[in-house]
Amino acid sequence: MELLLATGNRHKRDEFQAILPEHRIVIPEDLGTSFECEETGASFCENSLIKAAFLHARAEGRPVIADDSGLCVEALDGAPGIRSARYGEDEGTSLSSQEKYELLLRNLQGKTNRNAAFVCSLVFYIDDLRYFIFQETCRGIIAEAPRGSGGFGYDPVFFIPETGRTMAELSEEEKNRISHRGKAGSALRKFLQSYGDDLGVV
Ligand SMILES: O=c1nc[nH]c2c1ncn2[C@H]1C[C@H](O)[C@@H](COP(=O)(O)OP(=O)(O)OP(=O)(O)O)O1
Ligand SMILES: [Mg+2]
Repeated sequence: MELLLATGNRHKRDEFQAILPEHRIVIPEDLGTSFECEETGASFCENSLIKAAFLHARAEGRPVIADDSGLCVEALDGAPGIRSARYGEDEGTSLSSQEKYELLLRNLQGKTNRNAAFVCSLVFYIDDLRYFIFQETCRGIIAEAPRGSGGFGYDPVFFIPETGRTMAELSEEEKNRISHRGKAGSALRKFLQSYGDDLGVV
């Protein structure tokens, strides 16, 4: 089915398109509109619901999916967490992805515990009373220096010991197999395969 994804981030669309190949992933930008929604929730899950409800209200009640994700670092008490996209920014200033991960590396200087997890909260939203949330993680450690040019965001500094590489050094396929988004998206895919017909929306 066609799934409207409530995001302004094209990387998320491209990843979900590969993770959910039998569905067509469409973002507001594909329809000629922008997507700007304030993320006022206190958790990934609240923010994914806020984004989904926001787009659902503008999409004639069609089912919508939304992703709220981020990087939680143990030595920083879970920061940047739900603020990952705004890390180091205050009102009126904006930082590039590179500036954000460089700030993260500075904030971790001298810390021995570099354990971290990417988190993805993915909601399949039918209406305000019916939705299904899939929340997954991908564990890794924050590298000493960036490596690789694939992916987006914090990928160059997220090292996955099992692969011996950073997320930005993996192919798209490899990333989607192990990432927080890949795991949450695959769970949604299986859910739609086995339960989709019963929802009355597929
Ligand atoms: O696979 C990933 N690889 C690297 N970095 C990632 C990943 N997944 C999330 N991240 C980081 C990027 C951003 O700093 C934040 C997401 O913030 P988040 O608000 O969910 O997304 P966003 O603002 O880019 O787009 P939107 O809210 O329109 O969906 O976490
Ligand atoms: Mg955002």
